[in-house]
Amino acid sequence: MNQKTIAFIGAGNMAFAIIAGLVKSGYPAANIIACNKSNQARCEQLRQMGLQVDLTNREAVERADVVILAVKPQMMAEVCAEFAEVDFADKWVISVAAGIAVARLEQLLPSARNIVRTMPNTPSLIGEGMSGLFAKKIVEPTACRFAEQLLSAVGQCYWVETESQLNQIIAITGSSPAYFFKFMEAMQQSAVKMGFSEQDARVLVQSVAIGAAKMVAANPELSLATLRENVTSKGGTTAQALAVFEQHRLDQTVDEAMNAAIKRAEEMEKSL
Ligand SMILES: NC(=O)C1=CN([C@@H]2O[C@H](COP(=O)(O)OP(=O)(O)OC[C@H]3O[C@@H](n4cnc5c(N)ncnc54)[C@H](O)[C@@H]3O)[C@@H](O)[C@H]2O)C=CC1
Ligand SMILES: O=C(O)[C@@H]1CCC=N1
Repeated sequence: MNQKTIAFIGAGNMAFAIIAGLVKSGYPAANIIACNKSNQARCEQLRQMGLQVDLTNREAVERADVVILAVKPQMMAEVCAEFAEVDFADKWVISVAAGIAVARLEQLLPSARNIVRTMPNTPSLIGEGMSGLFAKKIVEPTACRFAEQLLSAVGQCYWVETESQLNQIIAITGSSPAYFFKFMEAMQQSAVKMGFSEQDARVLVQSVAIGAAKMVAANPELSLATLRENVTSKGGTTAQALAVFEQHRLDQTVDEAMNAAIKRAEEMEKSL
């Protein structure tokens, strides 16, 4: 796997998380090319890590065995137009873009035969990623294995059977780190209102988030409901807090939020 030259087209938040995780896992930085128009500071950071950062998108793609499309979905058509004369027949394409269907990528890169669509997440940066993967049946198994190895270097992988499930994965694992950050932000703000410093509030909130997540992972035999109940003394403080969530229909809010993410992914698939 380490012998392949990988070109990242776009090296923003998501691609950087994968690149940093890959390099940390031992992938030779010299075999990774990153193209990140308009963000020179990031290019410099990647150069310091040993990546090649001075090629144009087209040069990078021509040299690469594996092309990772990691620009914003709205940029995808414009970026792929630069590759109109590149033969993708022997290259593997991995897209991380939300809302760009394989059929659309096939239109944009007509010579590409092996396209794997993925949905990683930013915890990949620290090796704690969770990525969904989808490929049509015609894609070479070696290309699928490569995509899986690549994303396994930065976390866990989950293959979906149908492409529409990848939009559900966006809601469940792609966008969702932001849900947890939002929840922690709200807790931090509340602690600050009580008089704690922002820094102390952050330390308190993040330690409980880490502790709670580790308890979930360490106790697979316990349901999430049981873990919650174990904190909730009858007539006590937690019950009062949870009652407020219940009153504001937290479960329904979360469900609506996740479905809104899916709906947006579907809209993007139709419009981009
Ligand atoms: N941020 C996240 O948590 C996740 C993002 N994604 C997907 O990853 C893709 C990138 O998202 P982010 O990294 O968040 O965005 P970003 O804005 O941080 O990164 C995009 C990068 O592309 C570069 N760029 C723009 N035009 C370019 C061009 N013509 N050629 C080369 N590079 C160019 C920009 O300089 C920027 O650094 C999107 O398609 C998104 O759907 C997928 C999963 C999670
Ligand atoms: O917000 C987005 O559209 C991207 C995809 C999942 C996370 N970030």
